[in-house]
Amino acid sequence: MFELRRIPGQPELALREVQKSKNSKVREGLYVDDISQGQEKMPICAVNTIDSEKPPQFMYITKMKYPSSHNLIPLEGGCGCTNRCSDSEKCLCAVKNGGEIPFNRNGAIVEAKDHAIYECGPLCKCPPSCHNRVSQHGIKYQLEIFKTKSRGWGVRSLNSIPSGSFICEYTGEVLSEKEADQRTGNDEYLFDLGRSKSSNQTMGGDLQSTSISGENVEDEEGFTIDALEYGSVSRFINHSCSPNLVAQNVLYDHDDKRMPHIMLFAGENIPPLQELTYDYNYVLGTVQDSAGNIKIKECYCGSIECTGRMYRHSNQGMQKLQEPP
Ligand SMILES: C[S@@+](CC[C@H](N)C(=O)[O-])C[C@H]1O[C@@H](n2cnc3c(N)ncnc32)[C@H](O)[C@@H]1O
Repeated sequence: MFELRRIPGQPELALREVQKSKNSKVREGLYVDDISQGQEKMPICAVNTIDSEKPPQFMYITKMKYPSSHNLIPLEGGCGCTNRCSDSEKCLCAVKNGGEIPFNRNGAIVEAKDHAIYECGPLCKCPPSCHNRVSQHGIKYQLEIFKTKSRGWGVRSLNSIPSGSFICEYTGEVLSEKEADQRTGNDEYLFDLGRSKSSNQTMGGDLQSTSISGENVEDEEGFTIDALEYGSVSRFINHSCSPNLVAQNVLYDHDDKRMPHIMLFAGENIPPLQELTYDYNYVLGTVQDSAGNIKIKECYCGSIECTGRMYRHSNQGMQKLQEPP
């Protein structure tokens, strides 16, 4: 005989909620049928069974909004493969990725990298079905936003998600460091990029000086994505101290390493209705509130590994990706 027991801190699945809805024609707590208003390949609904709050208003965008004052560095060329880039020794994009395609045949990322990975782009000869074009194709799991008890809105999937699968892009307005600083007090949707490693990115936190693809970009200006006014479903993904997603820098449609795409991938197999989370990696002591005080924020992720704070010392690392299938 086996007995199923909930591990302390293990999140409740919303199965009962969904099963109840299956028996009725109307989904319980459904507020909005599609927050993307047709912009994503599948509708993303908003569900609230906690209170009467409606999802906040913002402009839904599936593509990044780049600053008009900065010209993106354009691509110089692409690969000449016509065979879906299956020969990684000949494919120029695979060579840029250290001689391998970073995705397996199921489209799962094999390993999250510290530096940006290169997908094939508009100048490549390969077809859209190429193995090295994954995150550029957009959402493929049925995501929804839902109201949580203590963390505002969150995101979950109605489908089960295999480890390594692409989930969504963190889209928003790209701001210079200076512009981002001016948004102090309104920094809940900021995601710093450019000078940060993929596995060391910060949300609303400090930029780490590092080397991307072997180039030292320490002295270059850093950029931040702000998803407060313009964003996608990703802006609702909460922080967890035991996250199930990882963020990966990806380049494919331009060659500007200061402004890579931030693509979120499953870090483990995720059952349906489990909240999707990643580690914001906020760095303690680097974010100030509008009064200039060091920002301290309590974490309510509920994980047994929860540190209780959303800001912590920069040497506390992020989780590794589980072996994709
Ligand atoms: C990018 S937003 C995430 C979506 C947000 N929950 C909402 O309703 O729009 C980040 C904000 O969500 C809340 N949040 C995210 N993760 C949290 C956590 N683990 N504990 C407490 N609050 C959290 C905090 O207010 C944080 O500043």
